[in-house]
Amino acid sequence: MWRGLWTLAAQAARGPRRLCTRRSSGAAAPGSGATIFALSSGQGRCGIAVIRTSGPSSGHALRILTAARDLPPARHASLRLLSDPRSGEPLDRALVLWFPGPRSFTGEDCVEFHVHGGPAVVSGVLQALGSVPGLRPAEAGEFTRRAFANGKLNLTEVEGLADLIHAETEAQRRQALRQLDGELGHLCRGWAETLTKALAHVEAYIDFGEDDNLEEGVLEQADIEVRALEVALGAHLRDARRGQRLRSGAHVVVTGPPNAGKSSLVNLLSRKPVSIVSPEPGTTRDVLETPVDLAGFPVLLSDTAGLREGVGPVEQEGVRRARERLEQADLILAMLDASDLASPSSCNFLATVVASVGAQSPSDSSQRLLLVLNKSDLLSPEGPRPPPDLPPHLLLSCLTGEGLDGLLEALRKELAAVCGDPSTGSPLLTRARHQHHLQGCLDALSHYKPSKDLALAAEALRVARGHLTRLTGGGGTEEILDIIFRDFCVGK
Ligand SMILES: Nc1nc2c(ncn2[C@@H]2O[C@H](COP(=O)(O)OP(=O)(O)OP(=O)(O)O)[C@@H](O)[C@H]2O)c(=O)[nH]1
Ligand SMILES: [K+]
Ligand SMILES: [Mg+2]
Repeated sequence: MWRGLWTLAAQAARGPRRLCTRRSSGAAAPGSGATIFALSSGQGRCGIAVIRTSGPSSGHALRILTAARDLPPARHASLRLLSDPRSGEPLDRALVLWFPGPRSFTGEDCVEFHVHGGPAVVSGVLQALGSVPGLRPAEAGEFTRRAFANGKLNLTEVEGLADLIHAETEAQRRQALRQLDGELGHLCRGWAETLTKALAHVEAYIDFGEDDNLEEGVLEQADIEVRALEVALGAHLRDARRGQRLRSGAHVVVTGPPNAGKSSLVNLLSRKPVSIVSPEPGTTRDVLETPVDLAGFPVLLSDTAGLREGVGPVEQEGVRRARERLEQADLILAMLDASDLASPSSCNFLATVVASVGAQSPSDSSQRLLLVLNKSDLLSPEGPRPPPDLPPHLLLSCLTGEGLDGLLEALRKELAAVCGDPSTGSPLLTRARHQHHLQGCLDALSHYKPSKDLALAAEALRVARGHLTRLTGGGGTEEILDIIFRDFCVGK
């Protein structure tokens, strides 16, 4: 294991290979007393690379690599010559930072080496650190796990940090930052406090209910607070799918009759030739999906076969797959050829797909649809106008790019509705785990009936509160920790 990790760290230092590979085992439980080290910045050639250590031998390692008797002043950048402790060979002139615990990211003694980003320098420093007794390469997520164990981060903050590291779009980054700031954790602690108070009231009533010296209305007050909490939890759960979409990407499906220009649009939005474009109707058969950043939102964009009946078996299968994918869409980009609106395939598409989505009652779970009339460049000013009963639509030309800005703006609005806007409103529940515990809490509260049985009501409050404390990691079982820390990169 030790060797394997070391090879991985050294490999990452040498080349642009991804170090962020997810591992089968999570980070080792802290408290082993070992000092860990890893490359913490991105891989590949870069101006500056940051190598971190954490643990009791950090100061010793810093002294050995800088061949100095004294440590540099705490939390100040100092320029030092680093050399290999075995050969004395100079490695790099680097900025070093000394963070004595507990005022450090992990709470332990930490050192940061800001070295020149060449692969040879990075691997030289990593190897030099590996030769210092008591130091070993960090496992995935081990820095963060130590920070968690030392009370520097709570569990939702850890998840926020993991998302921040993996955030690929602006909206994802904003949401991860908010979660890292502890907003969700803060909210859950507030809710848990409400339950603790209600529990105290119910228990007081069980113990002293018969006595006169208990305040009036103790049970009623608990009841009011629990019911208010139920309402708040319900509202948050309704938001849950939006937060998860923001984390894993909204499903946007391009559909329409053959030759409308669906594949042209997919290539335009993804800025790469994902799909074959040709004048032949029925070109696209399989569902082709590509992850894209649309107006700052993470999207899984699907190109599909043109919808029509009575074609060969292969295209029919394509149409079946297209319809299946359409059902999973969060947002449908319905596309028609603007110069061909009167054709049977256009009319049929408007009467079936567009009309049926438009007929859904607007709710959080319903699909959204944008109608796009493509090939606007083919419309002549004297030509026929679009029929007046056409639903709201956007004009576009994939050929000239006209109308693309308007489409992107419309997409931004739709996606904000689908994913939720992370910069406003209540913090979104970004993981199934959050949803599970909030639902568990709500389910437990449905058994809270103090008028029937006080002991059972108290137990319901305890179970409900347990879910909230587990959400922020208070009830921290090793199992949850393993799952969460496994998703981290080495060096985080
Ligand atoms: N004039 C004009 N032609 C376009 C435009 N967009 C696409 N086309 C052309 O329309 C034809 C069909 O485009 P595709 O993108 O293959 O259409 P599709 O909807 O994916 O077609 P199928 O996969 O066969 O259903 C191609 O010859 C494109 O070059 C446009 O805005 N204006
Ligand atoms: K085509
Ligand atoms: Mg196509």
